[in-house]
Amino acid sequence: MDSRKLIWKRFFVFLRPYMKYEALLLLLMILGNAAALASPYFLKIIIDHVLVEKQLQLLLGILAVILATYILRVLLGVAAEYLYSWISNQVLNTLSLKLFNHVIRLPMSFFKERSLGDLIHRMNNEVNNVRNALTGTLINFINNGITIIGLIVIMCVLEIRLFLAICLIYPLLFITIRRFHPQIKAITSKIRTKESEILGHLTERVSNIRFIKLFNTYLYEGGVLKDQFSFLVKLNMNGALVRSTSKGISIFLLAMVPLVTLGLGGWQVIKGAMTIGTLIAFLQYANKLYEPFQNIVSLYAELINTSVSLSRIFELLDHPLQFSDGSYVRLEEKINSITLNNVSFSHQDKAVISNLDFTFEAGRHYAIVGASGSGKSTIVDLLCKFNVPATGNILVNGRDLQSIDMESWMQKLTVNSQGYFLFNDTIIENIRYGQPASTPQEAVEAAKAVRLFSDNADYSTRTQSMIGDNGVKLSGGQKQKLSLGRTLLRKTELLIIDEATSETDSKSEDAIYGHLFDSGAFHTIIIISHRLSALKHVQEIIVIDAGNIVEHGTMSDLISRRGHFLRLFESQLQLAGTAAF
Ligand SMILES: Nc1ncnc2c1ncn2[C@@H]1O[C@H](COP(=O)(O)OP(=O)(O)OP(=O)(O)O)[C@@H](O)[C@H]1O
Repeated sequence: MDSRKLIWKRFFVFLRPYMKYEALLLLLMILGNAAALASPYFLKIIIDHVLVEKQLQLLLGILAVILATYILRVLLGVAAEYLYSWISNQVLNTLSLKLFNHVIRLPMSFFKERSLGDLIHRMNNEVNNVRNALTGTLINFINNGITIIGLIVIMCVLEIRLFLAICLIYPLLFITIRRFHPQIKAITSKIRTKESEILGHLTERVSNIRFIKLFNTYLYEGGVLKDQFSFLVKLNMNGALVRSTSKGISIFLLAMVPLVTLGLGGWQVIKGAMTIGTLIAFLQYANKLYEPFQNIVSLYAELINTSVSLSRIFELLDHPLQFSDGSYVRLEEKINSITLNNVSFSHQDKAVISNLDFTFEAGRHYAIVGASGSGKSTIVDLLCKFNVPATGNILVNGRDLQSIDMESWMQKLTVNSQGYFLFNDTIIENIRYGQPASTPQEAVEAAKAVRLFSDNADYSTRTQSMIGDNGVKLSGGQKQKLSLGRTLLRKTELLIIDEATSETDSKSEDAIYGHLFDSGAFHTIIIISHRLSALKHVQEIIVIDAGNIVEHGTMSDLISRRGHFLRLFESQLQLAGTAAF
């Protein structure tokens, strides 16, 4: 089956649950069209019988019937439009939700390879294209199709020879449409890809507006966007040329229909083989055929656009989920140990982690330290299943982490990472994110525990304030504290904190870590920090250098060893005046 047919076949799966409503809609549309198509036939009766035989009674009767068909047509049109709107909204909601629910379950590796703009374009713009097609194009296409079928039937009944003569034009029309179709589709696809690139560019630039201002790059940014737009304009112009050429040829061919009708029909009337009423009615039907065919030609081009949108949506839906495979198992028992067993990992062929061997025992507190870029966050991503080891494996109670179902694993784990997800709502709601069972009062207590405001602040009022997009109304340190407050509400077996206090003052950091380590809310804790002060809470420190574990032990062990750890924290140790130093 060609890919276009397959796309529509897949899309019709979304229409299947509404079959009986669609059947009703089709019936309403057929009746509406039948009412609309009746008038030329009445004209034939008026010309050939009423006027010739001077029947006034019949004239009044026919006028009454015509009036009734007009009213019927309006009523059927309103009912069909309402029903259609309901069906299309249901279908679109299902499609949009399915897409969103699928995308958020895709593996992290998928998001690392994709631009945000491309994803937003597919999830928003492409879905909107399908929405427009569903709420306008498709209904018009079907409606025009029904009109054409109705017209063909009536014209065959009226004068089949004349109809067969004008039929010769239609194969030419289909040849034209088919000839231009691949070109239109290819160019539409290119336009969509470029649009999503531009959207990605705009999203990136607007979200980093601060840096455009700081670096004074207004002219540069304007120039880059101008180039992107110029390219898009060129693509759009090519598309317009191909589409308008195809449409122009089709419309020219359609315009031949009344010409042929008049020529052949007029000849038949002169010969006495056809009545004037039949010719006039046929001509009216032939003229009526012109408009729906012209619409169908335009709508066909729009449906090609829609099929491109659908194929881009289905491409996302076809991406395999991380944890859809039934072979994954849920981790029901408590974590006893997590072992990195000869684990290596590369980013685009660049080795980042090499042959790591280490076991984290449950109930202990660890720190991972190392220079920037040494691979600490990559280890966190491996523990979260966001990265998959290239060689070796991670064993949880002796079972491969890759075989453990992601949702059950995430119920055991809280990760406070370098970036934070803040949304424009109150502080309380931001803290409660992911913990719907928690109470607002618990969120207020968490805000206090992380010292979000000064000690004498009115927490119950201030935690009800909105924080703005991405927490724009908070300071850097407050954002970190809010994120830590959210962490506090989760009580999981394992807590990983990756550079969570870099923008927090040392007094608050001490209080927060004290709370996290002493509250007993988390059984096992792994922290990543460049601050010496944070390390005093842990029992074992692992030193990473260029993706290898080069040392591990207690802080005093590592200081006395005078190796990597000492070099890494030399200046901080001097400042702290550590006795062992
Ligand atoms: N998505 C990515 N694609 C390509 N390379 C990456 C990616 N993420 C990280 N890296 C590379 O992997 C290496 C390790 O990065 P990682 O973030 O784990 O370091 P880190 O020790 O956590 O650093 P920091 O202390 O600065 O946060 C770095 O060289 C980095 O450039």
